[in-house]
Amino acid sequence: MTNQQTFEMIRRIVLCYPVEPHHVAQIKQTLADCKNDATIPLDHEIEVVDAGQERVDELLPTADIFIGHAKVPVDWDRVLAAKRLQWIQSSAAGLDHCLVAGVIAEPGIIVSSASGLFAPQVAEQTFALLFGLLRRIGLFERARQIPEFIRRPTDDIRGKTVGIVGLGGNGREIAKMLRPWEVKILATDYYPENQPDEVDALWPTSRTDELFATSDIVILTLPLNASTRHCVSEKQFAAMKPGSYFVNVARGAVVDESALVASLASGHLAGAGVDVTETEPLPPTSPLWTDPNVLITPHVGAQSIRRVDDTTDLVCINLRRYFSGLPLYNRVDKTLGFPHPSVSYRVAGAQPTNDSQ
Ligand SMILES: NC(=O)C1=CN([C@@H]2O[C@H](COP(=O)(O)OP(=O)(O)OC[C@H]3O[C@@H](n4cnc5c(N)ncnc54)[C@H](O)[C@@H]3O)[C@@H](O)[C@H]2O)C=CC1
Ligand SMILES: O=C(O)C(=O)COP(=O)(O)O
Repeated sequence: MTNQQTFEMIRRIVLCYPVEPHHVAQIKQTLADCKNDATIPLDHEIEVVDAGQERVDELLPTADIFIGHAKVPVDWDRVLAAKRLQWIQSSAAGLDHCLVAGVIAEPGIIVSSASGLFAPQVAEQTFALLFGLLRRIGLFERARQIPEFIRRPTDDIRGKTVGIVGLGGNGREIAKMLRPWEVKILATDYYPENQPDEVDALWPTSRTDELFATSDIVILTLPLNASTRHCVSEKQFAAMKPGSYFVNVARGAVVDESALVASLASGHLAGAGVDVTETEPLPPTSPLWTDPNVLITPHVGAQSIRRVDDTTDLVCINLRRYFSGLPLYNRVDKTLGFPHPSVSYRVAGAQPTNDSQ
């Protein structure tokens, strides 16, 4: 089938991320620009429907292109049976919400992600958790309730070895921000060939256990998929140095949470900072709530005032590339579950805002 024939079948785009009317207008304008561009074989109007979380399950089977992150259960069998969907542009970096077996197996559906798009804010979140652990902010905050506002030992970051598991968009940004802090930075990644200046060593994934054993601080920034689910468990925590720290800004289910709880309870780990947990929100019965050496945030790593604008910019760039027959940014290798670094998209440097404007 030619591109023209494929595009002929694209009649409806369904959105499910927190867009405002001006974002929808930006997407419609991009489609109009493509239609008016004589070099792009798109000759008809395409409907853009903002389903929101309320209507995503109902409307996804009517989508030729889906752009978003469905956080409610979606009946993917119904979507696949409709045989319309050709492209999923995830508004999340993580693809655990849409890379179901049927989508992976269907060659007619391409998937692109928001990998790396939220790296600046995820790195800030990682720093907030990490410094909170080292300087015992959780413990001192709890003193309000006891009350017992006394000095306790704190820890330094200087001189520590930090291990980053997954050196994609987020991992690289975290390494860049850590670089000036007089730390040694190790990382593992599926693609260990291109070591950036920020890290002291980049190892293949086969050396991740060694990274756990060598680091004083381990930060998780790898995707959740069939091969990484519970890949951090009792063995990895036991291998960590006594008194080390653990931060997870990836996905809760990459970690066997009961093993994390046990390692903290035994005093082997000095602390853990988790933006993500196996079940979200974290159930009230979880021992993580009462551990003074744990900092928990409710999956806010990607939050930023710029997030929806940045996401819509990527969406529009990729829409234009799609209809121009160019390779998409962040196109995912569906069998691996993440994009190759050569197609990665990086958000332009954040510009300072001027409140008076
Ligand atoms: N806390 C939050 O709000 C956020 C969480 N995330 C999570 O973080 C993950 C990473 O996000 P990005 O850096 O944007 O994605 P990315 O796709 O740019 O990077 C992922 C990296 O992990 C590497 N990788 C894959 N499997 C691995 C393994 N077994 N061991 C070591 N490395 C491995 C890949 O080669 C890739 O370089 C996402 O998949 C998502 O689940 C992403 C954004 C926000
Ligand atoms: O981009 C990701 O993978 C995130 O974790 C952000 O998730 P969210 O869309 O904010 O629930």
